[in-house]
Amino acid sequence: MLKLGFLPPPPFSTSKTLKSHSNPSSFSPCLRSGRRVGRTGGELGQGLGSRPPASVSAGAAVEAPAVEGGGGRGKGTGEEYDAIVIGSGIGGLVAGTQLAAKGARVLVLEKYLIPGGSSGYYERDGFTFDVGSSVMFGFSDKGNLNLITQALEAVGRRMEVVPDPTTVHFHLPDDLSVLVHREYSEFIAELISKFPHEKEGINKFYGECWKIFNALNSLELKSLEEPIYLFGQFLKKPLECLTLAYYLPQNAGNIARKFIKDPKLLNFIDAECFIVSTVNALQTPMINASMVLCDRHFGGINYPVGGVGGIAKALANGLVDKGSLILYKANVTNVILEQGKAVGVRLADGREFFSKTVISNATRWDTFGKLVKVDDLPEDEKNFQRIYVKAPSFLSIHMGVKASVLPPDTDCHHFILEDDWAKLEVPYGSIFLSIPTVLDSSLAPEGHHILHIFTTSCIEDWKGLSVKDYEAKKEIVADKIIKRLESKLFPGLKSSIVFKEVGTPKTHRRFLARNNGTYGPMPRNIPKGLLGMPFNTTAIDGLYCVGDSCFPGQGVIAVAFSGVMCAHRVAADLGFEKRSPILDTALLGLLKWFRTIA
Ligand SMILES: NC(=O)c1ccc[n+]([C@@H]2O[C@H](COP(=O)([O-])OP(=O)(O)OC[C@H]3O[C@@H](n4cnc5c(N)ncnc54)[C@H](O)[C@@H]3O)[C@@H](O)[C@H]2O)c1
Ligand SMILES: CC(C)=CCC/C(C)=C/C=C/C(C)=C/C=C/C(C)=C/C=C/C=C(C)/C=C/C=C(C)/C=C/C=C(\C)CCC=C(C)C
Repeated sequence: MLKLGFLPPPPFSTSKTLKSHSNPSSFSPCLRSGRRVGRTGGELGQGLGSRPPASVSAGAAVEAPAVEGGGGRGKGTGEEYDAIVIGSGIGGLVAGTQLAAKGARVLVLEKYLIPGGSSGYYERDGFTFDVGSSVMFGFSDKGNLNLITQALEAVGRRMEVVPDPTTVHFHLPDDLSVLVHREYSEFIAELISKFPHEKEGINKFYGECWKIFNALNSLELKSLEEPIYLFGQFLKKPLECLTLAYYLPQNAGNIARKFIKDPKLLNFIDAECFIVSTVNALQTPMINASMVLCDRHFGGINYPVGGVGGIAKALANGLVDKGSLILYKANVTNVILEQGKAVGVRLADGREFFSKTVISNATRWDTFGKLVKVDDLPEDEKNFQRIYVKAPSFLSIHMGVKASVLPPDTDCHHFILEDDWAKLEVPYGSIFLSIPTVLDSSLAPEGHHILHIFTTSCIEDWKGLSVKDYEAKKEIVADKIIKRLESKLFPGLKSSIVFKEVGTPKTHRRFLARNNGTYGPMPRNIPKGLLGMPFNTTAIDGLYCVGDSCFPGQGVIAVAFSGVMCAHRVAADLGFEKRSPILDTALLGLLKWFRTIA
C-alpha cells in the first residue's frame, strides 16, 4: 500500500478509534440475511427497517457538548448565536467551521446521530462503510483547490491519506477499457493509444481544462457574492478572472466538440462527466468538468485512512474546539422569521434556538418547501426550479466479500457500462464500484474487501410497494447488478459475499434527509454552464443556503467550496470581515440578473 507522507497520523480518527465505537450509525436499515433490528416506521412506512437504538449517542462519535433543554430566547434560557447551521453535511460543517475559525459562535443542528450526511459512515460486522462514494478530490497538500485539507486545517485537524494510483477504471462498450492514471501523461498516452487519430483533439480538450484549472488554482477562493474580494481578485489576477468569466456559461460537451470528432471518444467524454455530474458532457459546466478532470492529476485522489466518515468527525471535533456547538437528533422543522428576517429555528420537539443568521444545509427544495413557511416561493427559487430538477438518486449495495475473489492489482474505482452507450444516463444503465479496502485494508476484517456498488435509481421506482414486495425487489435488483459485475469483472462474486446491505432512494431520503433521495440539482435542459446556479444568499434576509443545491453543485469538494463561500459572505454580513453595503447591493443585483438570463 502506498502511503502519502505529507500529513501526520490524525490524533482523532484512525480506523481503530472508528471501530472502537459500536455501530454509531445506520445508513441502510436492513441487515444481512434478513437480520433486522426492528422498525420505527417514519417516512418509510413500508418497512425499510430502523435507525439504530436511540440510546446510541452522538458523543460516541464526536465529542459534542450536550446542549440540553432548549437554548432559545423563546424559552428564556439560551444565548443568541452568530449563526445556526441546519445540517452537518460537509457543506454545513465547512460553513460552520470556517465561521467558528473567524471567531463566530456557531450552533450546528443535525437531525441524525453522527455528522457527515452523505459523507458519513456506518459499521457492520467489522466493516467500515462509506455512505457515499469514496473518490476524494481536494485532499492533497498542493495548490489552492485542496479545500478539504484546508477546511480541516482551519480547525487544527489533519488526516493521513492514501494516494490512489488510478482515479477510475472505465469498462465501456466495444471493450473500450481506459485507466485514468494519477500521472496525467500516462492517462493521456493511454487515451491516445485507444484513439490515435484524435491525438490533437485529446490534447486540446484536456489542455483547455488545464487552462481553467490553473486559473482557478491561482485564486484565493472566497465568496463570489462579496464584492471587495471579487473585485480584488480581478485586480490581482485579471487574466485568470477573465478566463473564468469566459468559461462560466459554457459546458464541457460543446468545447469537446470543437476539438474532437470521433463519436466514440465524445461518448467517453460523456462518461467522464457523467460519473461526477450524473449528466452528459453537453450538460456539465466546463468549470466543474475542468476542476475534476485536472485535480485528479494535480493533487490526485487521496483516500482518508479510516474512511471518509473521519472527515466529518474531524470537522465536528474542530468546531467544538473552536468554542462552537453541534447538537444531534435535532430535527429542524421551521426557520423562524421575524418581520421577514430569519432569526432562528424550531425543532420537531418544540425547542427553539435563535441566531443572527441561519444557514441551511438541507436541499433548496426542503429549505423552501418545508423549513421556510412563506405564502409564495421567492422569485429566485422559482428561477432555480425553472432551470434545475432533482438529480436521480442511487441504489447502493454495500458488501463485504472474501478477498480471494478479486484478482491481484484490482483498481479501487470502476465504472461499468457494458454494451450500449445509450444506457449511460438510464436508471441502472451503468454501475459505479468502489473497493476502498484496496487502499486502506483496515476498513475490513483480515482476508476481506469492501465493495460499494451503486447505480442511478429514481424514487418513483420504489413507491407504493408493500414491505414484502419492497424487500423482495431490493434483492432482485441487487442480484441483477451483482450478476453483471460477475460476468464483467469478478467471476464467483456472489458466492464470496459475507455481508450485504441494499439501500434505495428511499433509504437516502430517510437517513440522509435528501429530498426524494436526490444528490442535488441537475439541469432541466442544456444549462448556460454555471451561470444559473444560485450562490449562498437567499431572498430572505439572514437566511443562507449551503451544499449541493448551491454553486457549484454536487460533490464533496464542490460543497466544501460552497461552505467556504457561504462562511465568507455570512462573516462579512456579521462584521467579521470587511464589507461595503453599496457594492453588495450592486453585485448581488448583477448576479441575480445573470441567473435570470441563464
Ligand atoms: N466522493 C464523493 O464525491 C462524495 C461522497 C459522498 C457524498 N458526496 C456528495 O456530498 C454532497 C452532499 O453534501 P451536502 O453538504 O450538500 O449535504 P449532505 O446531504 O451530505 O448533508 C446534509 C445534512 O443535513 C442534515 N439535515 C437535512 N435536513 C435537516 C433538518 N431539517 N434538520 C437537521 N438536519 C438536517 C442531514 O441529516 C445531513 O446530515 C452530494 O452532492 C454528494 O455528491 C460526494
Ligand atoms: C462572479 C462572476 C459572474 C464572474 C467572476 C469570474 C470568476 C472570478 C469566477 C470564479 C469562479 C470560481 C472560483 C469557481 C470555482 C469552482 C469550483 C471550485 C468548482 C468545483 C467543482 C467540483 C465538482 C463539481 C466536483 C464534483 C465531484 C463529484 C460529484 C465526485 C463524485 C464522485 C463520484 C461519484 C465517484 C465516481 C465513483 C466511481 C467511478 C466508483
